[in-house]
Amino acid sequence: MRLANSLPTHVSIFEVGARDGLQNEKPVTTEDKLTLIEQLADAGIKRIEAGSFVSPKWVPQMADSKDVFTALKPNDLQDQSSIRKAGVVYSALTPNLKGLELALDAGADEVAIFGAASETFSQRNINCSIEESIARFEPVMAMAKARNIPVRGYVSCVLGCPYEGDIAIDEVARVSEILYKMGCYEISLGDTIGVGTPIKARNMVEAVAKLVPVKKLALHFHDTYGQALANIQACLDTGISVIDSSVAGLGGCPYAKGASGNLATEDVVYMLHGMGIETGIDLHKLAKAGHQISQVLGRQNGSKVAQAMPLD
Ligand SMILES: CC(C)(COP(=O)([O-])OP(=O)([O-])OC[C@H]1O[C@@H](n2cnc3c(N)ncnc32)[C@H](O)[C@@H]1OP(=O)([O-])[O-])[C@@H](O)C(=O)NCCC(=O)NCCSC(=O)C[C@@](C)(O)CC(=O)[O-]
Repeated sequence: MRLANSLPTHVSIFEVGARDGLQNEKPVTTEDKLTLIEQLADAGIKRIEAGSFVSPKWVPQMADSKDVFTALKPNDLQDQSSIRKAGVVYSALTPNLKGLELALDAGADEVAIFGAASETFSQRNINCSIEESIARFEPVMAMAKARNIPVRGYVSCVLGCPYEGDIAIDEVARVSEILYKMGCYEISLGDTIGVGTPIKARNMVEAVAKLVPVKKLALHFHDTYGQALANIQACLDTGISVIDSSVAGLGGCPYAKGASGNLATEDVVYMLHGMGIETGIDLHKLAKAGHQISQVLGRQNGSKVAQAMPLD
């Protein structure tokens, strides 16, 4: 696969704050989640991960995902209560067939399966080996295909694992290729604990891009070590044009000790706009959404840009 070697003119932000973010914060009300999701859509974000259909015993913060998606269902003539915004895709995380069935019932537009390039992380996160997870994903893919539901694929620990340390790039590429060949329309490469550095990040993307078209890849970098923006910048001219991020830098991962939030959406949007790369996002509205949810959580806003920006 030949890499692009020029910067994209547009980057699509895949906002994960309401899922990856809030899954690792103290629980908030469904109403607060819906306010956040509405504000993110109003700020111009077109792809919003709104919840996750996993075991409520494992991740209680996502236990109300059914209610969240119900409020996002398209309006019908009787019911005008939906907060759905036209043109926005609302997606859900689904680890297995049960998760998919729940997500479909609740009306998710698309779903994501999530695997890992680390055996130990796979066990701790979804209670099975990498190979077992792939077997679990097969029926999920089959049912999603039958129902015309797009499936995204995550690969965790692409630049390091909280339990195993360094992870072989070949393993990252192998798992990514399997998920892609199973039918995932996009593979999101997760630096779950934010340990990556720019050259490593780029080498990893180049290795994966030999097996999965680079246009089908997304970057999902946590900012634990403050490297996420630098890592993204190092990968931007490979042809990648999708970046996952979390408003106000919310969250982390409950099965990755020390993982801070994803890169703050405000920070990456500010950087991209400054580089002349469009996102379609109103930074001012986005920062307001981030401030509001940070206030609800009683935590400091994790976006440096939002902290620096004057807001009325
Ligand atoms: C995958 C399982 C369910 C396996 O968990 P398990 O215990 O092996 O599953 P099981 O099939 O034996 O079922 C055990 C119980 O869970 C229930 N169950 C089973 N499936 C579901 C479901 N879908 N929804 C709701 N309930 C479910 C099932 O009904 C049963 O209930 P019980 O009989 O005990 O009352 C569990 O390990 C789990 O839920 N893990 C969640 C892990 C998680 O959400 N992690 C965070 C997201 S991943 C992430 O953040 C990384 C990412 C994506 O952002 C990228 C990156 O940054 O790297």
